[in-house]
Amino acid sequence: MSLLRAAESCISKQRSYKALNAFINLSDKHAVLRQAEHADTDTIAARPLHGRLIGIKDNICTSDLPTTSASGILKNFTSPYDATVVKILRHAGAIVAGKTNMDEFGMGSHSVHSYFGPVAFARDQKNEASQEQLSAGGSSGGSAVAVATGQCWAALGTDTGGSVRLPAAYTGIVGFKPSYGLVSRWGVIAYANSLDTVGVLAQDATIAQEIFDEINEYDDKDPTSLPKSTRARISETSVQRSDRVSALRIGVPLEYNIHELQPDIRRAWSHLLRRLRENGHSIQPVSLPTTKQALSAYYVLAPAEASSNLAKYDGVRYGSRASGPDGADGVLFSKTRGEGFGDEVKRRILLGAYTLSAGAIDNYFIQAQKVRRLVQEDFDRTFSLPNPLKENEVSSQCQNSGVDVLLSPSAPTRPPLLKSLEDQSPLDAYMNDVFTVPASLAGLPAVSVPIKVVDHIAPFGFQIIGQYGDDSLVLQVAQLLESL
Ligand SMILES: NC(=O)C[C@H](N)C(=O)O
Repeated sequence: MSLLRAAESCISKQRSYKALNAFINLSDKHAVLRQAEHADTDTIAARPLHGRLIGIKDNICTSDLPTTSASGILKNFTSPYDATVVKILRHAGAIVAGKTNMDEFGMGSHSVHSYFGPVAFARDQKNEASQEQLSAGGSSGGSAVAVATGQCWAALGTDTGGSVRLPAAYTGIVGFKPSYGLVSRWGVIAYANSLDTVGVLAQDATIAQEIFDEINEYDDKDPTSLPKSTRARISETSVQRSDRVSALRIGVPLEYNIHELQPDIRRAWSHLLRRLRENGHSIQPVSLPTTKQALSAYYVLAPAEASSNLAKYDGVRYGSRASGPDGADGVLFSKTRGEGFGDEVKRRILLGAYTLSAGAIDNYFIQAQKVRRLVQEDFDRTFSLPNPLKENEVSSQCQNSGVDVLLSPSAPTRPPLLKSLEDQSPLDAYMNDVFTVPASLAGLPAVSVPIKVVDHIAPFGFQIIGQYGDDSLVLQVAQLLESL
């Protein structure tokens, strides 16, 4: 299909699926078609993502469309510059399809906490009007729905504790979160800096790999960007061990077999492991004992970082300003913030400010940091490859019998009905992140792949987690699972 025809098809789907609310702002249709037409004729200058329509999550800055992070406080904000990742994609020939809907500032697991209204998903996409609407997962739900319904070729999301992987699992597409620090965060609106990662949502793992190959680049504007020397060391190791995918050692984390796991997902997990064993891979049960504390630690650390990051939205320097007070007595701040932030964001700011307060910090924030360290050590003990960030420290602990990757469901349940979320407590939503948060705390690469294991069980997202820097292996295993 020509690139123009592909772009036209995306634009027509954007119209038919408008009710799913996947986009906050769309790029000008005529400009998109012009770029696609030009890409068709300009085959000599073809670049890797030539003429491809890519959705951009609305917390990633673009100079030609507003960047709101789905918040009332940023509803009128347009960045004067493109985020580094957007700049790279445009340079590689991609066309920005629009800005995708999300949970405000990335806080949520169902993409319902948006100033612009919730994102919805329906399993029978051709007939979504007659279907019960499902959660799209969050917080990159708009990106996931846009890709799953063909409104764009692929999309960028951000993943702090599962925000790319959970929506991918709920909508039946691939969602890849790279190792922390590989992809630039410059121009990405911060939620929790030590966890935030830009990720990719795509129809399959090959497309995810193509986009990752472009955005996996050192950026001197991002102080957390992984230095070139470490990148070189990582790629040397992966070249040496590139044969692993033919006979993998796959770890099954025992602690992920939780009581809340839906029985058909547990069954599908067993089937999948059996199939992998039949294909010559070895399956090893492994223990990650700190898993039980990981979710609580995440929901202490992420809100703590958020409460500090979001302090700058005061109506003076950033964001919209409440009308009336002039700021002399602090009323401007409280009114602006009271009106501008949604309930979930306010809840997390309060939670974070509390856990960082003098009386509570030792019991919450410091304990959570210790748990984070233990989670990282659990993973390092499990993998056959040492963690390149701590090579000297941990290599002695690595077992020769260690595993190449870990395999688990991406979430404990299938997507809930949107309607049912009205009766849920915030804690119920946090529970969806139980399998995705550990890799985030450890900064590891992880991908959710939709797998149809047995005919009578609908496809569901399974997560592959790899050692830090083993991103290529994780994506290769995703392709292997797709081909089973
Ligand atoms: N941002 C994320 O990765 C989503 C996670 N559910 C959170 O609310 O923090």
